[in-house]
Amino acid sequence: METLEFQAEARQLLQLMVHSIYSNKDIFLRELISNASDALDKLRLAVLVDGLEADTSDLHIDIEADTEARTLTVRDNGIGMTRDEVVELIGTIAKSGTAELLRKLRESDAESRELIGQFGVGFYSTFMVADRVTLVTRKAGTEHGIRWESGGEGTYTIDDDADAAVGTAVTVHLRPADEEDALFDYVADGKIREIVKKYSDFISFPIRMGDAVLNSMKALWARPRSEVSEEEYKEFYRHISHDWSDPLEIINMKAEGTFEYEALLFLPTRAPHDLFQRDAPHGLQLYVKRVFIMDNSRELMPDYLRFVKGVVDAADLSLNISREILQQDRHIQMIRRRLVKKVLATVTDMMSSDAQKYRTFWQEFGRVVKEGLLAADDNQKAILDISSFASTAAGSDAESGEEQMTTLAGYISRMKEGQEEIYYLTGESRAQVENSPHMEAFRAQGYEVLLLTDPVDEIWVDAVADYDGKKLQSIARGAVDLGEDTDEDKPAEGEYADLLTYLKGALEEQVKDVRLSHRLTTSAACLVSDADDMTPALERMYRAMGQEGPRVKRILELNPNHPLVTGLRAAHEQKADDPALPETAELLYGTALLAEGGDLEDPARFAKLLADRLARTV
Ligand SMILES: Nc1ncnc2c1ncn2[C@@H]1O[C@H](COP(=O)(O)OP(=O)(O)OP(=O)(O)O)[C@@H](O)[C@H]1O
Repeated sequence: METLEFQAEARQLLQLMVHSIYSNKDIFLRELISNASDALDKLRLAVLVDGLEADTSDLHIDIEADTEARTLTVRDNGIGMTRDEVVELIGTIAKSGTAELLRKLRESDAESRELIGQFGVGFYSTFMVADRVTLVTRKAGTEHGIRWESGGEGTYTIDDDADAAVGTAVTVHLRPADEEDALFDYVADGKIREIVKKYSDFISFPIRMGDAVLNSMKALWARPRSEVSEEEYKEFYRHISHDWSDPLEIINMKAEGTFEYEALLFLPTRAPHDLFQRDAPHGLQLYVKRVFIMDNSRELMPDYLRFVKGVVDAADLSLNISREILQQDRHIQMIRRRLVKKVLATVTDMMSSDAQKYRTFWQEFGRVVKEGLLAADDNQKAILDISSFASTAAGSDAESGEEQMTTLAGYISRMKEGQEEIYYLTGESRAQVENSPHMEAFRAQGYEVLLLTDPVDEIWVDAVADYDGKKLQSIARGAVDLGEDTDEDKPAEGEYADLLTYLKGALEEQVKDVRLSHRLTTSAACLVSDADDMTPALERMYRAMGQEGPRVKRILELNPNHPLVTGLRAAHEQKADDPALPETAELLYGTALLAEGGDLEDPARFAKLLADRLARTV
């Protein structure tokens, strides 16, 4: 027998269990049954796909209660675990993001339950009700069993067990019942039945106690919606998603005829913590005629809907279909198209039927959904329809402080007379974008501007040509002509020609052009990108991803009504070779860069030039 230590994070999670931060302790049984059910699915699959030799004719879960010894055993004849797997799967928490969650958990008590709901606690939840847990397991296809035991403190023991049957048996040694602490008598027949019925009724294998089968085993997705209670849907959602909060929306689908399938989809209420992790699993499980085939089915949903959870049960696929074949299967592609349409349509309905719900959805998943705009397929319009954005016209809600958002349709309905384009500005934060000099003329003349601050916004705006015939136009790119100030400005162009030529030469390294601006009212200068050039934010993103590209030069625009610019022109006229001029040009450029939140190439030099100038004025 060997005594081993739990990994540090596992120890912390166990601590939380032992000191019971959950009020609902009943769920430990659900977790054990859920694991057993997964193990049965895995065995069936190993036989089907990998040709493992094992008997799958009587897959089941047994619950045994010993009232005298006060133990409860959940036994399955599923895949089982090897010694290494027990150490790896039970002794450690491999899930990404767990360390981070645990840290947050320690920091905030109030939010604890919310937070911990983001990752299932699984097997460890047994320590809410037990002072000792024994796990005896034997992997299908191996000769020897393993016996694992722990009191939930820092260590566990592990030993060989020659008698173990294929599968896994988990025995919890119950602590004394304490109903005040919601620690019920879990060896009582009635309590066990109640929990199974409530949480695990839909499990597709028989859950037996003695001769009785406790669950109905009815596939939830195959039942008409009117016959399934909200509670049942919620439990099923928890089973497949490991998310403890309720789903935001439940979607049923059924298709008959040439391609038969049933689907039960869920939109979660909250984004999982690994939403943006590269290899985070997708949320759909594939079944074929009620038999679990695989989870994480990326073929059934595009990446931008990877957060959708649920089950798709297809009738016309082979049971031992592989992922490779799935990718090319016509049925799957057709099903996927329908699922996407349905999800988008559901969100569209939500916008009119329950605005608050839609807001929650968009706040949690908008950033992901917008990734769908990058592929210019026929869903682009539908995605734009359900997208909403911060805007200069929509401030924050005075009461809730919640940021108001607008749809593109809403924006268009408010467009000014003669306005042809949808104006937007991208950047890293709302404050930065709102206060950017580019905004000045637009604000002064009452044009609404969309404030796009998600990283993905930098990219999709280039993939979307227009919405409803209205082009999307960045106010920091290309020339701007708001059409109202051109006449007065015309004479200025000539007066400034010399200065502009001079500055173009002096700032040759930094910018590709210098011109007068139509967008500034108060700032002296700003930088804009050429219509087809990459924006600096996008450049930064590529650099962050390790792709070093050439630096794209931008255009410096000057405000001809600003005293700094008029002064500079006068100085240049008087003494074109004044050595202070190039420095002023550099300062002007640097200030424009800072004002939009950009990074100076040589901040120390900028600071020195500025300090020298200031020194002369004090
Ligand atoms: N009865 C079982 N048979 C075979 N393997 C099991 C069994 N119970 C647990 N395991 C293995 O141990 C792993 C960890 O289980 P645990 O319940 O802690 O987490 P989980 O089921 O992966 O996810 P969650 O924490 O969300 O429930 C499982 O993923 C599974 O590989």
